[in-house]
Amino acid sequence: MSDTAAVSVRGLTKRFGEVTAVEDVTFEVRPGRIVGLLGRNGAGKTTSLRMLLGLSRPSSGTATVFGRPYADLPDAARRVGVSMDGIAPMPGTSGRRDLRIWARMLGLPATRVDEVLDKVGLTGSADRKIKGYSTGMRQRHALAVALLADPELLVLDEPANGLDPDGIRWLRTFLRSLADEGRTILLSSHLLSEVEQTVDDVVILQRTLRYSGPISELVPGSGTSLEERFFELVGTEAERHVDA
Ligand SMILES: Nc1ncnc2c1ncn2[C@@H]1O[C@H](COP(=O)(O)OP(=O)(O)OP(=O)(O)O)[C@@H](O)[C@H]1O
Repeated sequence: MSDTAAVSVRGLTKRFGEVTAVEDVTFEVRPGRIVGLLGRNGAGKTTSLRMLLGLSRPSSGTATVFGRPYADLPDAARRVGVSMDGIAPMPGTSGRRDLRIWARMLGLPATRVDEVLDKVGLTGSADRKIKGYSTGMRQRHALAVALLADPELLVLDEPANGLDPDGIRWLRTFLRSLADEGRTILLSSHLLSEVEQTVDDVVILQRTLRYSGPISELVPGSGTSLEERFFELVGTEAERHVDA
């Protein structure tokens, strides 16, 4: 494997008591790519991302960012932008104020807040309270937080969740523009059709790794869809119960 991977996951395993959430998973994320981490509910996506970000300790295996465990990566909070449940804004805060708090914590000038608000299209709503935001606005706000420090790598847990068709289309174009600027994006999703048009590479999980590579090799041209290939790799719901 190359030394230049933005993310490298090797033999990653996580057990919660009797439950093995992630088992012996190995994949790499190459710089400048948009990579979709795909799997059905409970497949181990969030658990994998949490281990990658040092929020959960692997039972075995390693997950590194730019060659180091996240906890040992210098300037990690600036180099890696994260959008994930649990990084919630303070209740009752306006979008702008929440971003200013993050900017201060990251040692960034307040002017950066206006730049990211503009980038995600929330300038006009920035002084409203976040609790009044729609789901789509919350997703944009979470992206704004992730982008504040102008990170090289974005790790986004389910960024398309709850978005309407306009929001999905916006997100797709937005993520592509970020990748065109040279950023690497690792996003998790169970929304296959949304992801199909967005990502360069896919990593398919169902506790174990089922596929890792370019989407063009998994779904080569017409005749097959990502959904069909996905179910071939992870099994249908009925097969899963037989397996269990
Ligand atoms: N803290 C925990 N304690 C016990 N079990 C856990 C814990 N966190 C996750 N699990 C279990 O690990 C498995 C993987 O969960 P995980 O949240 O990683 O899946 P996911 O792919 O992100 O699913 P979703 O799409 O629903 O978010 C599930 O069986 C879940 O119940």
